[in-house]
Amino acid sequence: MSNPVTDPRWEIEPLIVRTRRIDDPGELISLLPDSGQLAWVHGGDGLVGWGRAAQFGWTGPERFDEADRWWRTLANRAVVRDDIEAPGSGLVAFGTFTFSDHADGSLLVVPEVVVGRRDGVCWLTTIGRAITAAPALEAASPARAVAVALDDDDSRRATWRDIVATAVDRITADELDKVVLARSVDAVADEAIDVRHPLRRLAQEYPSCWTFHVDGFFGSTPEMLVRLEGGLVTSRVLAGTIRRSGDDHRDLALAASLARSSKDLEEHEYAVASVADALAPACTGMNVPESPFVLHLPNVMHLATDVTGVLREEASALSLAAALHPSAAVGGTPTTDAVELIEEIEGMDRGRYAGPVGWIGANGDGEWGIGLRSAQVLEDGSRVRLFAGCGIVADSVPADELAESDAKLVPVRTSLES
Ligand SMILES: C=C(O[C@H]1C=CC=C(C(=O)O)[C@@H]1O)C(=O)O
Repeated sequence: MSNPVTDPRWEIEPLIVRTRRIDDPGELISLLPDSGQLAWVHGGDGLVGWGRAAQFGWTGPERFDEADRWWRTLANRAVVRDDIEAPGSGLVAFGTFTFSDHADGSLLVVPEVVVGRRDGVCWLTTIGRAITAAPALEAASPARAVAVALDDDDSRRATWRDIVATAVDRITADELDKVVLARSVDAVADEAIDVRHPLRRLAQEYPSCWTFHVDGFFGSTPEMLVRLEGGLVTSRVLAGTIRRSGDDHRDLALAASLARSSKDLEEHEYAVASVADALAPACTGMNVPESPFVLHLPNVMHLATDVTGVLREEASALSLAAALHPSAAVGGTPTTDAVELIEEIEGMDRGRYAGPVGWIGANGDGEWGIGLRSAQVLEDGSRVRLFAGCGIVADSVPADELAESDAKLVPVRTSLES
């Protein structure tokens, strides 16, 4: 993980921001240069950025509040001319936050250039200390695929099964109701990985997910922790998973069995309750559907619930993400007991995995997904750490959870292949 850059210039010189409408530039990810890439893409729409107009990093339990304050100060001082006025036009920052209060790596990055697309409208934003000319946009040099080998041996897999068995024992002993346990697998290459290659594949193969990249942390998450747009709050809650078979007919039967599985429904209910409880104080008129739908992804299917609400008072997408994190889709129930158990038995640093990742606009609107189906580029860029986790309840079977984690590793693992 690179060290956050602390740039004190933002305190004295306001940012000058200019958004212009542009012709459709084609696939957003293909515009990214070979370093400093920032991405948040969904179904071909979204934002990509590069360069650093400002950047700041935080550690500790106050990291969200401090980031929110920094952002508000920066946004209030910025001089913005925006011809588009759409979510994601004007001043934006991309961000990533660690799962744990104690880990380093939470970061907001304000790019120098942002290219966005939404519903056929495309724009280019430049951000700097002075008025800057719009750069010419062209597809950058093609992303290179490099050969990678996975470092996932049998003894590590057996250890993780034992950790899951320990969690099941602790749940059966009534210490808690649910805990989400994760594992990591390293992919090693002979040379530095060009992150644009996996990003492009992820965006193409998982268009219903949010494909992201901030500071070496990348992936394609199906789970929207919170979106705030014009006072409307949305959260897509996922928990409860079944692997796809590759056969459409059989997958329909599997979807039906997932929708009836008491183990998965229990896991899901905890996750929905944690989101609804965290949003309730900030919202009026919340809608929490009584039963989930089945979300079909190319590798797995999930139980899914879209929670919506109307914001009661002024709040930013980031402050809502702070209130929601960690939801029971990545922590557990009760939250404090689950996070303590994760720290006690999981045996790894999650880093930014399962933390909020996304973007925020000058008015506080934005989108924060949960950093799932994700990986962190490490060291010299030739090692990538992939993460996957599973919700554990009393009926969980360790071998099944290991197989489920394998299925959740598939998107990033295959995106690294040539
Ligand atoms: C923790 C992960 O997934 C969460 C989201 C959807 C379904 C989940 C599950 O069924 O266990 C997890 O709660 C992960 O992908 O690493």
